[in-house]
Amino acid sequence: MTATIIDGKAFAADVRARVTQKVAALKEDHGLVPGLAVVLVGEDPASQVYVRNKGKQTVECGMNSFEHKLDVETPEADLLALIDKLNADEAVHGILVQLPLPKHIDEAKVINAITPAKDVDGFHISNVGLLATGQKSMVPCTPLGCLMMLRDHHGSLSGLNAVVVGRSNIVGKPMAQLLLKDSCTVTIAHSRTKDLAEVCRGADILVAAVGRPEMITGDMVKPGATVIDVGINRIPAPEKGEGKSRLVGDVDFASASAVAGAITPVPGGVGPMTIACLLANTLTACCRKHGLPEPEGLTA
Ligand SMILES: Nc1nc2c(c(=O)[nH]1)N[C@@H](CN(C=O)c1ccc(C(=O)N[C@@H](CCC(=O)O)C(=O)O)cc1)CN2
Repeated sequence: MTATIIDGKAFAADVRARVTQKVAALKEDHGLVPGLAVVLVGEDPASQVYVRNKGKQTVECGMNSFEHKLDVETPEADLLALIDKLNADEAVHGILVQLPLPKHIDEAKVINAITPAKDVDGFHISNVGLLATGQKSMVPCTPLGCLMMLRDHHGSLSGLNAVVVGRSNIVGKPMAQLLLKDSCTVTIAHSRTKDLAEVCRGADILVAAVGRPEMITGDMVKPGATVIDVGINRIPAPEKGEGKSRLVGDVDFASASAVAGAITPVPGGVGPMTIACLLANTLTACCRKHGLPEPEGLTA
């Protein structure tokens, strides 16, 4: 069997086009322009690239982008003061603090300082609780992107066995909640799971979010299953030259794609959907703030 490749790059372009269309209509019909504030503390090279892309894509969709770049030594109190200011700013509908933060800053404290309605990352404890109880919330971008691709591929997810490998607060747990909400039978597996391969082989939908390069191999995949690879791991690639690296997921693509029915690649799978869903969440936050209908097909 050769798996269908789920093209996250193309899917993300389609999401951005739909966001752009809705943003134009918001402006035309209501004189509203959604605004996204992104806060970066420090100079982590990967974070700088992600923040630059977020700003660029926000503007391309017709929304306002507000970038705040802070020195790596910024005291926690200064960051909290900036968040207070953004919470009160009427032009800002979404606030995102790029992670990871420097060690001296308490991540949870910062995330929970964001007004829940502006928490377009869906990481605030209120949004976590709302999602866990099946209520309307802001939904974390990466799991939302996975859900959109799964719904598109399968139509209904009802009754399917889903295994999520990984229990992080930003991917594994919210992913499991979203699949449960769509009536999957959900198992969360992790590093201590007994006979992980056997558990994975029971999955119609297998989501790999462990952060270990190429850990999920073809023998762990049920024939015909849909495999969603959330991993982004940079590993040495001496074949490309000394000191060179390449990007791989948590799934061994070669062996898994020979067994799966459908699979997301890395790069070009889940990654691009993360930023597309951030734009969708910013639009949703703006619509909710103004009591307007939510953009169809762009929320959970
Ligand atoms: N506040 C947040 N911080 C972080 C999040 C997040 O959702 N909110 N997620 C990640 C980083 N991230 C967005 O911030 C992100 C990661 C990867 C991609 C992406 O498009 N990846 C490409 C490959 C890129 C490359 O070549 O390195 C792909 O998979 O095709 C987008 C966004 C951590 N921090």
